[in-house]
Amino acid sequence: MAARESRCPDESDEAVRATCEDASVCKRFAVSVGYWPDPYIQHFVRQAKERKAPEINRGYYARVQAVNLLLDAFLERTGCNCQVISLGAGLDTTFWRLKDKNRLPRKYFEVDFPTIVARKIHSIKSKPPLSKPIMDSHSGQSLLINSHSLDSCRYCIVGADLRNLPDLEEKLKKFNLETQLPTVLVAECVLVYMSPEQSASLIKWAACAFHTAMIINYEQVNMGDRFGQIMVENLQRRHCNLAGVETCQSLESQRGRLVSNGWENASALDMMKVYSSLPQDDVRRIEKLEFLDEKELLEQLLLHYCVSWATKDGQNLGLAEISF
Ligand SMILES: C[S@@+](CC[C@H](N)C(=O)[O-])C[C@H]1O[C@@H](n2cnc3c(N)ncnc32)[C@H](O)[C@@H]1O
Repeated sequence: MAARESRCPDESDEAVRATCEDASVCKRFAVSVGYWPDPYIQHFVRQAKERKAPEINRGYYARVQAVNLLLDAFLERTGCNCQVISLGAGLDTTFWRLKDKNRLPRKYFEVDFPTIVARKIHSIKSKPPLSKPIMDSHSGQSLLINSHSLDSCRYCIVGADLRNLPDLEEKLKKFNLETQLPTVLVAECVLVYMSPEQSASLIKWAACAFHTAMIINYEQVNMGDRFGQIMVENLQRRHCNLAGVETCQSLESQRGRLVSNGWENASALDMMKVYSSLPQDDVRRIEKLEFLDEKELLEQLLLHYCVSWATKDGQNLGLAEISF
């Protein structure tokens, strides 16, 4: 504990930044086995050096499907007349998925640390399969692109620290964020890297900034038990501090954070429950991809992650009905 506290913020932020590579390498591996299609992820990260265990692949499958399902439901309710803000987007490829499905929101924003953003922009600039969809969805004025931000009509990526809200808001507004438009904020494995106070402020800022909005959060839960402790220790060994672990104690603490910071109709489900609520024909398909020896390990993993979401429905779009 003492060693963790004495570590300088830059060093722990660097370990947090490294998690984006890990997440995308795991996703790329699962994609290569056939869990879900994603022709874009190969342009952002290398193939994994070693196979990932089947329970890890199934866990990523459930994570990606869960977030996509809620996000797609929001796009449907708003007829895509909305904005998406991906908080701590890392090397996520959702913008490209939505472009292919003809389901782009009015504008898709991504935020991450400036070094991650610079890396992502470099990949976009140097790989036509990534840049073409951005160019194709762009019209009018010339596109802004430099090493730390890219702004086009439909896609924008900004380098910012999510713990510095005035700076975040200023940057998003500079790139034409419209607070009157229905907006969905997605945080996939991000809030846990901030202190409970910092994530609460971010969540509250989002609830105050938009009249009609949804927040989707995927991250750890049930972290107070032995399995949770081991997860924390494993990350600490890699110098990665789960500063927000306190809010990941239970589904109630996850839901409570949303409700006490300005959101309505909050829900939280562990991934075990989500997994059994996903379209079961596709679940049966993926379960045939690899033999799973360790069923209990998968169950333990799924019980230690959750998705929580909440809405604010100023325009009466029926957002409260969005569920699995
Ligand atoms: C585990 S990765 C997840 C990336 C992506 N959401 C996904 O699921 O593939 C966490 C991401 O959050 C970003 N992140 C964490 N804390 C942040 C902060 N304070 N400001 C900006 N980005 C942050 C990291 O840089 C990293 O890209």
